[in-house]
Amino acid sequence: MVQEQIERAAEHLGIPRNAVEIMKRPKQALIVHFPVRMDDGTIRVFEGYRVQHNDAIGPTKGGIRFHPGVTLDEVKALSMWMTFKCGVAGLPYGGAKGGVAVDPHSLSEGELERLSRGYMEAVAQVVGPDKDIPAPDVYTNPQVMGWMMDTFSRLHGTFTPGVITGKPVVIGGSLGRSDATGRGCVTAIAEAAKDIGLQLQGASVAVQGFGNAGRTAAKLLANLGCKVVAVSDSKGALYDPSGLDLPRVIRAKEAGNLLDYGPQRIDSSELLELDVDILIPAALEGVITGANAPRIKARIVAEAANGPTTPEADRILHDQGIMVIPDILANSGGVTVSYFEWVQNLTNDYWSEDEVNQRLQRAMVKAYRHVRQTADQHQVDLRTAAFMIAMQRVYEAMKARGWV
Ligand SMILES: NC(=O)C1=CN([C@@H]2O[C@H](COP(=O)(O)OP(=O)(O)OC[C@H]3O[C@@H](n4cnc5c(N)ncnc54)[C@H](OP(=O)(O)O)[C@@H]3O)[C@@H](O)[C@H]2O)C=CC1
Ligand SMILES: O=C(O)CCC(=O)C(=O)O
Repeated sequence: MVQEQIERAAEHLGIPRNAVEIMKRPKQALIVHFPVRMDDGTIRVFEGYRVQHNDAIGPTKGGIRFHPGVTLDEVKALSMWMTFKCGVAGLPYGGAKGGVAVDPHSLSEGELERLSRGYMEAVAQVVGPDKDIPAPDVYTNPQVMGWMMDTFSRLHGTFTPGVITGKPVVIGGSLGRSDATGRGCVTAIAEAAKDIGLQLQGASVAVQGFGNAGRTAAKLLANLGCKVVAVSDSKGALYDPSGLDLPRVIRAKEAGNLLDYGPQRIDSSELLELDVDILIPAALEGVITGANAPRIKARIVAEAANGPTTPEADRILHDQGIMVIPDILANSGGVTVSYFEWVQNLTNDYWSEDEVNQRLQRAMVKAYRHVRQTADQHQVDLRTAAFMIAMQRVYEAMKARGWV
């Protein structure tokens, strides 16, 4: 998918072929196997990855995923999207990603801690505040980041908060980081809504995935007057055309089961095809495909998740006049505030939540406007425009460094 997206943008850019070829592959991929002692005394050996795609612009950056479906190929693609996300957001970073194939929900707290520390120890040689800076992604959280920061700091004998972002605030995390992905996505949606003349007041919203990104986006859109009619998680989906009672949905989720909200359930696959104004895929890759894209009715698809739409689906949605805010723009609020966190760590100067949110808002509006303007100028969709901006920047950095 990401290689096809690169090729599509390259058609509109005057950059040399060798530069495109460099961008189509990650620079390096580390595969690690590390032992973790389980609570019953046995040792399990886990396979983990850290892939660094391109570091022309600066140190690489990107989250760590703990999910049973993680593969090396998935992490490679995610590392590539990170490079272009940082490029379109104008951050001084390249892209990376990490992952472990594990179901963290099957582990005890102690096992999760030993897994997190074991992974960090195994990849410590390739990460660092000036080298590669991890962060949270699917099924990892501030506590996991805290353990990893501690392991790295112990290995180096120096308190090193800048090695990882998304940490608990008390050890150098940034205020506003937890909400940043969803908040940035909502800012992008608000800009897109203005462009197509959609009133957010009363607009209907469906959100696939009710974790960090999806839940925050749902909450903030509800605050702006939207009607959140459907949400889902890995266990199922809720739908009420007159609007879900979001605080009650959140309470059900926090108590252990989203579906305990009530009888308003639908099949998970139906959520994407509901007649809503705004659809937010906020779970995993490849969920909007050639098969279901013709049935998608939303006016705006805002990709809080990475890679939810296949290139074939992209073409179909474009032909249907559906506006897709691409992942590398729509979810760039997370890495933008991660950058703010890293700056705060390196300078030891900590900002208020208001300051973080204001800077995020400005960054998102600027990135969105730049992408929109590029799309209009070249008559391309927003994804192609976002890739064009990012690839141009990466190319210029590679050229300035004498790589191409
Ligand atoms: N966290 C961040 O800062 C960023 C995240 N992203 C992207 O956003 C997406 C979500 O990440 P994030 O919110 O952090 O992850 P979380 O782990 O916080 O949440 C993931 C959510 O997705 C749900 N989910 C998993 N599988 C399915 C499925 N098949 N159908 C419906 N829902 C499902 C999970 O359900 P359950 O609760 O039942 O497990 C959970 O609610 C990913 O693509 C990630 O890469 C992008 C940029 C930054
Ligand atoms: O916050 C970060 O550094 C990266 C988050 C991430 O993994 C992503 O944007 O997909």
